[in-house]
Amino acid sequence: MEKKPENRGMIDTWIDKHRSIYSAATRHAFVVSIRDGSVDLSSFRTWLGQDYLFVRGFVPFVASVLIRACKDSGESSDMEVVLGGLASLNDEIEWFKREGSKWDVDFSTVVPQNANQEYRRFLDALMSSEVKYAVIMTAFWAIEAVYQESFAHCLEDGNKTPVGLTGACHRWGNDGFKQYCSSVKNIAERCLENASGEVLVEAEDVLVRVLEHEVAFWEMSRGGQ
Ligand SMILES: Cc1ncc(CNC=O)c(N)n1
Repeated sequence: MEKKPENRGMIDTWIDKHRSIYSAATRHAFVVSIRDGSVDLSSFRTWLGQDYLFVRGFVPFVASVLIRACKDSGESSDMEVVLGGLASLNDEIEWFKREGSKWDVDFSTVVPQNANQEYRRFLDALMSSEVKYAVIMTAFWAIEAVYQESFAHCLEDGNKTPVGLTGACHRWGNDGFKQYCSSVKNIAERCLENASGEVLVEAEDVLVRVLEHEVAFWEMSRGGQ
């Protein structure tokens, strides 16, 4: 029997189509500098402070994804996947606090930069009940996948990642987080398979906008602080 061609799914098709922005988000100069050991400490401290604020704002977004997974998904395992993500944000906030003291970053004085505020506003808009579940799941996957891909790169063979920064890389670059991203991707793909043309257009747009926000987010580290 002839084998059916591998069904690649919408997300992989879109990643191919938008490869340059995807690479810009997952192989940003800041991430590459962590991997090759040339990272400067003030960039890392800036990123740490900004990301701590981002993650605090990401919690209500993930909570809203959780509610949608309970109400709109029709698949009981979706809730468990998102709940796992929310639970790990609890550990993550504690991790940030430890890193903050380690690197002498006082989060209470960190002011959110424009890129951070714009990303937060984008997430707030996605929390509207008007936004379709398939679109939310696509955005959620992209947000998590950029960090997974970026930090896993810093742990790949041949890295010269400074020991002090391997904690950050393991947080998002570990296999468990990779598995979790893959579960979120499967949820998104399942929803996209049944989505209307209009929803597909919206999901592709949201995917590209997440990637743009992620690039702008990494860019903040250039300024140092
Ligand atoms: C800007 C940004 N994007 C994605 C993540 C990863 N998700 C949760 O931690 C993150 N921490 N920060």
